[in-house]
Amino acid sequence: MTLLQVNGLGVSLRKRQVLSDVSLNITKGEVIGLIGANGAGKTTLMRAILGLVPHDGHSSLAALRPFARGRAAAWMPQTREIAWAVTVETLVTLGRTPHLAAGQQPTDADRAAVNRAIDRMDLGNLRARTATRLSGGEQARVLMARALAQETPLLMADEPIAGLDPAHQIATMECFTGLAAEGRSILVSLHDLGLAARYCTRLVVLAKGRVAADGPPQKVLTPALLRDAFGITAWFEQTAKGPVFQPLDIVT
Ligand SMILES: Nc1ncnc2c1ncn2[C@@H]1O[C@H](COP(=O)(O)OP(=O)(O)OP(=O)(O)O)[C@@H](O)[C@H]1O
Repeated sequence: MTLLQVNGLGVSLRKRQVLSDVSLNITKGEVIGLIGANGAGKTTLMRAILGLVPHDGHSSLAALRPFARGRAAAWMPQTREIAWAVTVETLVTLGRTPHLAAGQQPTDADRAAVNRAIDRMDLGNLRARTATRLSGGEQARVLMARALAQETPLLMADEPIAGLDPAHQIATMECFTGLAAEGRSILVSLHDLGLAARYCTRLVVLAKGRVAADGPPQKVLTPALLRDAFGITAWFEQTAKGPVFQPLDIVT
């Protein structure tokens, strides 16, 4: 089952072509790492897919009406501003908004979804705290939980593990694996290629606004791709403890 179809997507910002001819299909049960150097176009691609940036070409999500889009995909943006001094639980409950009619109070099913999201992001001991008074990493987990509470077929997250401690980075990636096992899919931008190699079923590499590679990590993270798209060399082996990827040197 296709959760997202993108064909020939292009974006110009201030008359500069930032994305060109991006095509991408996402089906059920995938953890897709969107990777690429700074400025490659990852954020712009996800925003265009969601219809938040004017674009050429087609995105099946952007084509939906806003209410339907909120039930089809959840979005955790890179910017992590929390504007309101509300509790963690209240903020996570906002993730249920696309499932509620205007003025409708959350039902037991909504509260259960909120509890699942709070558990998945290990926020049980923070649920009554004021979200604006949490650390940066804690706030990131709260915003991730809000997106998880939406319980959409597709979850899109822009660098959700940046700033998390190692245990919570691993837990978040394991959470994505668990969601994929339930038939949901995740499109996640990442700079940590080690975690991308271990947890993503598929990597989409952007370079200069184009898809430079798309496939399983072991097929994508070749020496040539790492040189051309990232300007690095790396050590990448399948080990008894799973795939291990370590960036080594800058290629000049
Ligand atoms: N509002 C804007 N106006 C003009 N150019 C922009 C705007 N936003 C982003 N860009 C440019 O578009 C390109 C892609 O930016 P984007 O934020 O999508 O990259 P990214 O791959 O997400 O980078 P990073 O890894 O640093 O977050 C960059 O060259 C950036 O300078």
